[in-house]
Amino acid sequence: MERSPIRRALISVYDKTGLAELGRTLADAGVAIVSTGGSYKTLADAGVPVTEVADLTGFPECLDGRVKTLHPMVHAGILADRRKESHVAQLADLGVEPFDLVVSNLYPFTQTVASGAGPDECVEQIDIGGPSMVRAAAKNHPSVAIVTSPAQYPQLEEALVAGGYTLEERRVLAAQAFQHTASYDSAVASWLTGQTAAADEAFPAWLGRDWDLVGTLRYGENSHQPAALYADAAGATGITGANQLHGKEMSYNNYTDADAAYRAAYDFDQPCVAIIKHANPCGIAIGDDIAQAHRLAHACDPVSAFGGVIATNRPVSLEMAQQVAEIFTEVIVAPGYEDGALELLARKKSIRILVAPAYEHEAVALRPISGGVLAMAPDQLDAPGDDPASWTLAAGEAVDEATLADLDFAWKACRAVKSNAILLAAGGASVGVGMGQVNRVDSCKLAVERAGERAAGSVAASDAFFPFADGPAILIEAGVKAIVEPGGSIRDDETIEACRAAGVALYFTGTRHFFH
Ligand SMILES: NC(=O)c1ncn([C@@H]2O[C@H](COP(=O)(O)O)[C@@H](O)[C@H]2O)c1NC=O
Repeated sequence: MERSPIRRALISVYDKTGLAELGRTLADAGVAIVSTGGSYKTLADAGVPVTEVADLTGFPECLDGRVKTLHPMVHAGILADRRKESHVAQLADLGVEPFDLVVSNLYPFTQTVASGAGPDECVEQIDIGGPSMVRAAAKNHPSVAIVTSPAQYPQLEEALVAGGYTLEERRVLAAQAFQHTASYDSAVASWLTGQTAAADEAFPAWLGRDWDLVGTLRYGENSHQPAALYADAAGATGITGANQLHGKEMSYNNYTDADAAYRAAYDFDQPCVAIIKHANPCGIAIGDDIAQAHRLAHACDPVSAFGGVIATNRPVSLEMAQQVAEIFTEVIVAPGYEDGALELLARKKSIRILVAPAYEHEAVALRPISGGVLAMAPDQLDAPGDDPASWTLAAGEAVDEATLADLDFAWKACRAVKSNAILLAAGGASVGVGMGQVNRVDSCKLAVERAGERAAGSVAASDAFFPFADGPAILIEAGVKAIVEPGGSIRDDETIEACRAAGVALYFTGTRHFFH
């Protein structure tokens, strides 16, 4: 492919990493360099021959740098389409020399906002001349190459040796440049939208999000579905930003299950382990330590835990690692691994071992639907109704402390279960989970069946109210001693009466935890 020689470059960079070295390489290759104040100084101090942009424009940089490169001597030089004789002729008439290369990176707007700077300072860091040059050069990529990051300097140096960039390379650079300015403008627009929103406005008039490709995945939910992972361009956090220490490549389903497990484990302050299959817990438990929590979570449903995804909210201890090593596990995600735990787990070739910082709920949870996206506040810790002290005893005698603690656990744990959710618990651990059924009776049947003998003396949580007393009847029949649910059905009386008659304590939380 044909390469276009680089004879003249415009350099205007905020981030001066590698600038002096790049300048020397360009100058050694015979490239004439024009540069703005600070960049000029870095280059000149390094002994690189360079012309200051003010000498080119005949106009001083002014207004605290708000106007430096915004001048026809600069922009005509960038924007002339050199495939057109008329453009080349006009440049000659106007005495403008064309640029073959623009190197520019922008004022650190997002970093300034993140630093807590005041509005005036943030506004001052909205780069105007930089994006103008970048966009101009990117538009004119048939004639000009645009470089927007020091990470692209090695490629630039290779291109210089090879005799310039190819058109194809310039097109890729142009796409990257427009991604860069779009992302930059999105950050500015989001910030300004937030600044102008009314104090009580929970949802902004405009949502700007941009995503960078992390990589393609082997396939999506099924092998015929191509798939990829993107990270928030503002920085990869959560499972997306987790560090994989060992094991096979993460699959699409591994990511969704690891995310569900991670969220569930961090719903508790105590050491907690969640074991997830197909986005639902097949076991979740808290314990005095993480190994105990794992034993309890695994015991809930050992059959389903085979090939599961495990998350913890504490570093994995050697004891827990020894337990996990006995069980076929797809993924384990934890905030860390104690001495020897990682080595032990890594003896299994296939297990994917991830380390991720503490789970942080997004301020707004987004879910795409056809033609749009739903936004809501996440169902976080400290939701109303989470504190057992706020519950209403609707039937039976008030329970003892240990039973109340189990109800508390069951209530929090059931929000990790897809609706309709019924979760039976005992001793800080799920013992039977009925999930994802389209009626609550079937969820009760499933939970009781999974719990088997352990249903007797356990407690039950229901993510939403019982519309009829048929579900509670199944729980009572199985020997459940206390139930927590939101209440609020027009037939609450029937459930209350069933519990009262059976001597089962019934608590109402007043809040539900649907999860789809
Ligand atoms: N206003 C302008 O004409 C202008 N032209 C270039 N800049 C920016 O000035 C910075 C480089 O300035 P210096 O070389 O003086 O350190 C770059 O981030 C570049 O994007 C400008 N500044 C902001 O808008």
